[in-house]
Amino acid sequence: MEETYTQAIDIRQYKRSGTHLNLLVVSKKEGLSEIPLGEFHKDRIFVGRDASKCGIALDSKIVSSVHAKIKIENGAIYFADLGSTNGTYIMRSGSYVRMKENRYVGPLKEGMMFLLGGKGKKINDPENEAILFIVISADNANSWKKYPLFDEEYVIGKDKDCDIVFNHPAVSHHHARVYKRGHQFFVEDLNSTNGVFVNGVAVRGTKEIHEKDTIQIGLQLIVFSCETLICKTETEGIQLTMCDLVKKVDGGKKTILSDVNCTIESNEFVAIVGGSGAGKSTLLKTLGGYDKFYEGDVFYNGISLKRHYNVLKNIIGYVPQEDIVFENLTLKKMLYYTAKMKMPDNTSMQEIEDRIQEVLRLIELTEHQNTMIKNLSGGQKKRASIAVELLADPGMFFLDEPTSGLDPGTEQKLMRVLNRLSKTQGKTIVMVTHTTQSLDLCDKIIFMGKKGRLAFMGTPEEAKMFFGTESLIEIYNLLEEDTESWAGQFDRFNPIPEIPQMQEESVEKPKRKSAIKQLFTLTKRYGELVKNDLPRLGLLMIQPILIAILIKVVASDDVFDIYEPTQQILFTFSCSGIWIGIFNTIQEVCKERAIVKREYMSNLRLTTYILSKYAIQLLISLAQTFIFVGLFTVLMGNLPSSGVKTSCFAEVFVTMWLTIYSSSALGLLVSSIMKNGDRAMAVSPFLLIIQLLFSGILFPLKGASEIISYFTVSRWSVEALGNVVDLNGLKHKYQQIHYKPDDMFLHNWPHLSHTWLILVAFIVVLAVLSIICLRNVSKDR
Ligand SMILES: Nc1ncnc2c1ncn2[C@@H]1O[C@H](COP(=O)(O)OP(=O)(O)OP(=O)(O)O)[C@@H](O)[C@H]1O
Repeated sequence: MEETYTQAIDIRQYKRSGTHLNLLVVSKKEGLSEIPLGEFHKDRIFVGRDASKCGIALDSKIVSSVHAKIKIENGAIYFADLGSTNGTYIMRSGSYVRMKENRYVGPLKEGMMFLLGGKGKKINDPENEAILFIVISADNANSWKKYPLFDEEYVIGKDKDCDIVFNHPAVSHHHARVYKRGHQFFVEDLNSTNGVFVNGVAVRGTKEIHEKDTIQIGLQLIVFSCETLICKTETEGIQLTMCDLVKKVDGGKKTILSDVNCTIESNEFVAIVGGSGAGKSTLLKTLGGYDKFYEGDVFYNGISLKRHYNVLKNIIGYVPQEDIVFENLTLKKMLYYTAKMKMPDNTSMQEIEDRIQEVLRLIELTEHQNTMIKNLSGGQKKRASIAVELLADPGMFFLDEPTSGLDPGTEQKLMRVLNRLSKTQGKTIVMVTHTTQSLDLCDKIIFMGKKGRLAFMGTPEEAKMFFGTESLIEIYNLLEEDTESWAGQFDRFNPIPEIPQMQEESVEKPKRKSAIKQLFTLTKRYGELVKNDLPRLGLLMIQPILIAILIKVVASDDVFDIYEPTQQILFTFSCSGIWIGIFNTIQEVCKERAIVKREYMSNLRLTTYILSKYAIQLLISLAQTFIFVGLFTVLMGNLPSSGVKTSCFAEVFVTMWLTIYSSSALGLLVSSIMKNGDRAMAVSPFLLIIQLLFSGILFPLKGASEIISYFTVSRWSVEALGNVVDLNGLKHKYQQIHYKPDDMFLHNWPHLSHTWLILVAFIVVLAVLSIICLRNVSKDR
């Protein structure tokens, strides 16, 4: 910081770079004025009270005579406090944080804010007021609007009839109102979905606002100053601040994130790199709210992720390592169902179609929209997963190794797409990657070292300078050798300790989308997935056909006349139904667990998800029962003419349907617990053996075995079937022996309805247990 006031002027480089930034100076005394930095034709501009020394002179006693300096270097602009008496504050995550003396901050970007003189000091005294600088783009100055609040009030929202319109999914139709009463100013949350924040603190109802407060609505930051609301009308990205992030595992013995502190500016495209096991994915999961068990906090434009996850999740896009698309849907259908899930309930079909087409265009997959996802290439599937997350237009976008498994050309193409999204779509993008080839497309790189230590953050060029090497690959080796000393050096170099002020607790419950509509969408989606997987659907329907034929082959002619063969057939019926049901569902949840997790972290209700499975399985099990019982009846010639109350066919049908459906419910429970299909399949023989052992046919049920049998489907299924065909009323094979009627098979309506009710209760209880167990999906690694 030794430069003199007469430093040589070299604006050519700055002009060449195309960086055109203006300063919007906000002063209560002077009003709002714009300073075009490009017209100074200097590469050092001093800021202060003394007009003879400073290019930008400010009329406030709280500002030092030479307070701060602007430096233009290599086309980038930096800002530093020059040891001023009252300090310079930078807006960090909704709060003003004091800058260190003589430390440059930059490169400056549109939307950055600096307060000269300190917040809270004599705010109402015009002679001593702090002056606010907002960095705005000279190329796009009209995108900043000023709304004077003299006698006006402004309704802010997405609807066209609002006074200030922010067209973003995170903004409600009528989101907030700002108004003046007497000499005071207030902001009111109009029952918005995602809330209103003043200086990073959630507003409940109405809150008074003061000079230079910030109001956050969706992704938009509004500054209140000079009785005016100042905001950018276009959507801005999110600034992300990490504060003292620590993650320990194995009962606190192992640290996998160590004191991570840094800030990612809005609209930056940032790569997290480092050796294997350095904690890259752990950091990404923490930043995206995917992992909630950590110390420290993450702030999105000043809003705490820990406290306000339910609000912030609507502006987070997260693409995990696994693809989060269904193989058996076309790309367009996949996007359609996701849009139905994520976009507001009152979004029209045309709006959904427009958004889908826009997203397809952004990720360059328009021509593949009608292709089944299973037929897309690896790179296209990755982009399809990105498209799914882009639908809700998230301001913050996380990707875990999106380039893994891609060839260098496809990888570079994807990196270009991401770079463009961050610059043209107002998104802040953070990704974990192992690639080193396309890192130059990133604005910044975060290098993680051993034990989750942040060793460096900066541009690719700065990284090479910091580590003293031309090769980014070499940095991996340097970190492997000595993470600690690099991390220590970086901590000293890191310009500002970015710790937002503590904010009050708040546990707001965001309004969720209609459960009925979600159930309808999920059921339609699941139905389409089943319909599109014809080989599997065929297998599900062929099973009852084959089993019915095989049972007919082994059935003797005296079935339904003689006790023993009838009992064997009924037992076989029950076991077949149980197997058919379990097979229907045992992989249905675990095979899509990565998608369930992602959707659950967003806005999926597990109840509607499980009920959608139940709805489609109801139809499948009805069809299977019809095939099974119908075909068996035809092959046998007939069933006994009467059941307990109606026809034997009808009652066998209901019993078999309840058997298959409750077994499907059992399969769904196992599928909700297991993390992958192989493990679930490995459990299925065990489930079946329990059913065989405790059905009451192979072994008599006494004591403990009887109690266990109460919890099996087979016992109630066999009991109901024996009841329907009046097993006790049939002749025995060996008539000389006296047989006592079995209480299990009493042939009467109360008994039959009782067993049916128990099977129905099974279905309900298994649904509840599935929902409870599936909650663990949020803890999946
Ligand atoms: N829940 C956990 N329990 C125990 N160890 C864990 C847990 N989660 C992560 N780890 C360990 O923490 C370290 C960091 O894991 P992480 O997946 O973040 O690494 P990474 O940098 O993404 O690695 P890679 O590049 O190989 O994917 C690893 O050693 C991993 O084994």
